[in-house]
Amino acid sequence: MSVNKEIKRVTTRTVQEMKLRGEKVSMLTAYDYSLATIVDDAGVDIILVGDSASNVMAGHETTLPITLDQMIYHAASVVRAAKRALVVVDLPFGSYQGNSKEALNSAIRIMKEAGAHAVKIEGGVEIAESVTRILTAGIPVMGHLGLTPQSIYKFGTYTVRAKEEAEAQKLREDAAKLQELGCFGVVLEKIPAQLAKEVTESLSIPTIGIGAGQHCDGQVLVIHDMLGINKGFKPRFLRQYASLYDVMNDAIKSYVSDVKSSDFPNEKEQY
Ligand SMILES: Nc1nc(=O)c2c([nH]1)NC[C@@H]1CN(c3ccc(C(=O)N[C@@H](CCC(=O)O)C(=O)O)cc3)CN21
Ligand SMILES: CC(C)C(=O)C(=O)O
Ligand SMILES: [Mg+2]
Repeated sequence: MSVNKEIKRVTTRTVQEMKLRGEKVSMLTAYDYSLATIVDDAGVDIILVGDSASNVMAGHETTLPITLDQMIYHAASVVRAAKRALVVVDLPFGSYQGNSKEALNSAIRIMKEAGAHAVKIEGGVEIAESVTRILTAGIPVMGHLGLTPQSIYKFGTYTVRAKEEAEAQKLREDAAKLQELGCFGVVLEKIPAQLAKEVTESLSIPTIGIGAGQHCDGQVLVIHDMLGINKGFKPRFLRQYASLYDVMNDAIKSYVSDVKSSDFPNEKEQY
């Protein structure tokens, strides 16, 4: 794995040990080399190359349009930047739902062509065969339950999931199944904090929450959301740590103004 002697690489085992120690796991998305460098350097444990790239990078309404080739392009860029973080890559919509062979082939392409360390896959018992097949090939798998954006057209909304007992019970069973199959962790998205607490306490693998409350073993956010680059998106679960939209907008306005006024470039900025 890591050949760098100064920086100790986070592994799937590391994050499982963190749960045992009671140390929270930090996870953020990144989709390109520059931002991934900043994220890695800041000490984030896991970088997720999320299919949210479909929204954030490509401007699509949903995560459905992004392709496996596009995910691999983003992932390869992130892997080149990540010296310490564990790099997990989403299997995009349409790259695994067909059958377990398709799922395995997609996971292998992500590992081989991008150099990723693990894959993440949305769903529970219904994808058990695919998860098993990927794990059997030696590829670590992270689960994703609750609000699963690739199924948005089945649900119709991005509201909180598993508020009803039947859906909560299905989620408990799905989480137990993913652990039993050998997943190294599971993302819990937009579910009641009490349910996330129960699931977290019942599992030995870490739960990483987004809109799933304070009891999860770790937290994940989309980097553009938490940096305030993505101005329109402000759900309740999001804490915005900067307002980079404004910072960048001001800088760009200054540049435009300096070009227009012939202030840029000056004598020192030319040859
Ligand atoms: N930029 C970005 N951030 C994300 O967190 C994210 C993506 N993209 N794309 C993929 C999924 C989709 N996710 C989402 C999408 C919407 C809400 C949401 O809560 N939206 C609104 C309306 C919810 C409702 O209909 O009640 C909100 O204000 O809460 C949450 C997570 C999380 N992921
Ligand atoms: C929101 C996180 C968990 C995700 O799956 C993504 O960024 O695609
Ligand atoms: Mg995703």
